[in-house]
Amino acid sequence: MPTTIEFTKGHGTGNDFVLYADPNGDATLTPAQIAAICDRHFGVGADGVIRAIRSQNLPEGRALLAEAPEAEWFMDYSNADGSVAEMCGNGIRVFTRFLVDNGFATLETGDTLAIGTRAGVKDVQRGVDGFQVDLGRWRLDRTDPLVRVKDVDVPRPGLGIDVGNPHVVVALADEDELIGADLGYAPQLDPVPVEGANVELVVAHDPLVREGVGRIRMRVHERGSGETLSCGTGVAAAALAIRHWAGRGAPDQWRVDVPGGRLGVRMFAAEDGEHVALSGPAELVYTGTLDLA
Ligand SMILES: N[C@@H](CCC[C@H](N)C(=O)O)C(=O)O
Repeated sequence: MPTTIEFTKGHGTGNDFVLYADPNGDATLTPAQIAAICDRHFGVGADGVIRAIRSQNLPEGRALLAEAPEAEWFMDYSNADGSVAEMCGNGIRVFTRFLVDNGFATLETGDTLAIGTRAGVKDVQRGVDGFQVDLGRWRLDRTDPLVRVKDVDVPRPGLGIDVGNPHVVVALADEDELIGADLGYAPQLDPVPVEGANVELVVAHDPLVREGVGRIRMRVHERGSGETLSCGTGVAAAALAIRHWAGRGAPDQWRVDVPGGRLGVRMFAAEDGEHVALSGPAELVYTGTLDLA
């Protein structure tokens, strides 16, 4: 284990990450080290840590390589509390930027980069204002808990949606309710999902659809990280939930405004069922050296 690590700070719509390259898997951080790095007062400060490791050097990655040998790199994602998550929609775009800018991978316009994750292999392409990622097949998770949010007066029904990681989406009445919700406290879910869940609060714009694009606002409380300025998989889940509630005729293209910016979501038919794709910016902000001692 090295005593120092070169890291890069990056973000996608304000969802921020500490990234480091560990191609051979020599620098596995403990959950306590990850939590210390993510601490906003005593550490670098981030919503999560992303390790770039060659898929062949991680058991989960080796399992993917059998079916997708092109997935050379694996996004090893941890939340701010040190827990491991299956997927991160903002993280995978920032991870792609990190790989490309550091010469670990190339990605020309129109090409696809396959990246290993704990939710399977995800295909990333360059987009208009950053990158777009095919999050793959999604599914309704029928547990649908009742959600109690601090400063939202009555509990609301949530819709469980799995986009590789678990989400519960809650529709609020209006902007005032969205702004007034206190996400400094974790929303209480009943029943409590076994694996936990990211919780998205959403409101529709008026009108909901303009020029064929659905428009919503969202805030999020992330499993393992608390309230964040954005959550890519959460944005996809929110658009899927609103389309589900809106019913027949609702669009397959969505624009989602989060406190940290704007992301795009698109649902499309693929050979194995309907997929959901996410697009948006990915920025690298600065580099530094972590002293693990
Ligand atoms: N911010 C991410 C999601 C990160 C993982 C999440 N907190 C979980 O535990 O599932 C995103 O952009 O998708």
